[in-house]
Amino acid sequence: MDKLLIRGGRQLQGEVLISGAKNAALPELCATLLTADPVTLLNVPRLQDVSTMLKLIRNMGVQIERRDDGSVLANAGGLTNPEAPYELVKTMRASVLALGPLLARFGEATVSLPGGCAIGSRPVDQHIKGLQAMGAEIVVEHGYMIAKLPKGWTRLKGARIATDMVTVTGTENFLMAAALAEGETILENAAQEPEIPDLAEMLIKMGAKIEGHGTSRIRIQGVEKLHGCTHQVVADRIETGTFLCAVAATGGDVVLKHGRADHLDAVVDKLRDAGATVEAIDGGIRVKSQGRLKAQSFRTTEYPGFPTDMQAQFMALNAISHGPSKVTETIFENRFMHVNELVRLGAHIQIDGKVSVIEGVPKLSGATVMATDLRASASLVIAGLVADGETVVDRIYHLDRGYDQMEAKLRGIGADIERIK
Ligand SMILES: CC(=O)N[C@H]1[C@@H](OP(=O)(O)OP(=O)(O)OC[C@H]2O[C@@H](n3ccc(=O)[nH]c3=O)[C@H](O)[C@@H]2O)O[C@H](CO)[C@@H](O)[C@@H]1O
Ligand SMILES: C=C(OP(=O)(O)O)C(=O)O
Repeated sequence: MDKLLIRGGRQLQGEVLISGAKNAALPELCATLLTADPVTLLNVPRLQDVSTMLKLIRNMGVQIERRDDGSVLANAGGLTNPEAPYELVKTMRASVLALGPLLARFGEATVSLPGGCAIGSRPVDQHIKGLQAMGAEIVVEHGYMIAKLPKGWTRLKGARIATDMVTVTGTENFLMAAALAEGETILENAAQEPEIPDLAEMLIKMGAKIEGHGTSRIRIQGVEKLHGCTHQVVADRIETGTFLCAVAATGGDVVLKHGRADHLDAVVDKLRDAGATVEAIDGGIRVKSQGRLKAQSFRTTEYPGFPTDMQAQFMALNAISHGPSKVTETIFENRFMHVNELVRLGAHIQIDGKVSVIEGVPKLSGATVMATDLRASASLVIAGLVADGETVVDRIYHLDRGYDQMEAKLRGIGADIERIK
């Protein structure tokens, strides 16, 4: 199992190229299932979840060409097997995004229930309820969601869907299903994360009629058929935020090319309050930081609030900043798995239910720590970059699931980090 060996204490300087967003590329690869025409996605990140998604749709009969320039050409014209088996779904929850498009285009889908994961139970009841409101008949049997249209129907029917909570992949499933449904669908309480408007813009290029994406109320007028398109995946705001926190923690001066400050307002505000300089520049973001920053309290919420996917990385920064801070996780019930590992590196953190109480310490000391989930891994890497001596981060397959060559990018800006096979 691969590990990362980090020798801490180096400032970061230079330029990093931010990749396309994992959480936009995954639904957009599923959106290629909506048409028999070829679709080209540009700026697709090279990470494990994307490879898993490509395997999943290839297994359905989609022709895939992955090119060295980061583009993926997908042709679902010959799709014969509208199924997402457990073996693939169990390694990537985002496989549930196949449900909406398969049902919309083929009138049937069999998708394994994703099950829980390290950060929480993560049910898909809202996905099922929303698609049922559009007329789908869905039974859950032997661990699979088996979905089909009622007898005599050829398309889903538009509906008003008001979810119990804001759900990102739920909103994406409904958008894709509604694009090919008969009549109008209105999504109330829709997620507004930048990956949603990015998906909506891709669907519009394919011929979909969508309004209101990027707000909490999206209207979709279904069309009979969608066609091919070329679409560039939006820059990864969580990768961007991770590098911002890394530079804020180590000190230095780094340009994040293609990074979008306008997709990270809540994180950027906190970094500025902490004392880092973060400026939007032409084609990216520049971050500068010197000395110990001031710890910042925050609570995670839906976009445009502070993203849960940035909680662990910012907590690593708080751990070595001046003063006390409180971090409240409101989205997932078990997303503090990094805390005990940060404590092993010398951090002072106590968990009280949904709140972590952190007392900043002047330094951390390197040790062997274990990654437990994707963003927890990133927080341990940040901690390792500032800790005295050597830190080994074990189980980095979690990190590889969602970051495109993180250690090579960090090495490129001066970090002493290597992968041990
Ligand atoms: C591939 C992808 O884009 N993943 C992101 C997506 O996950 P994902 O789309 O799975 O997360 P959701 O937005 O759906 O989850 C939000 C909350 O709603 C709950 N819920 C959701 C659906 C449902 O049917 N029932 C239910 O109870 C979840 O358990 C969670 O507590 O948004 C999360 C919240 O920003 C991010 O952390 C993930 O990185
Ligand atoms: C939790 C995440 O992803 P997923 O929903 O794919 O598990 C994440 O990207 O931080």
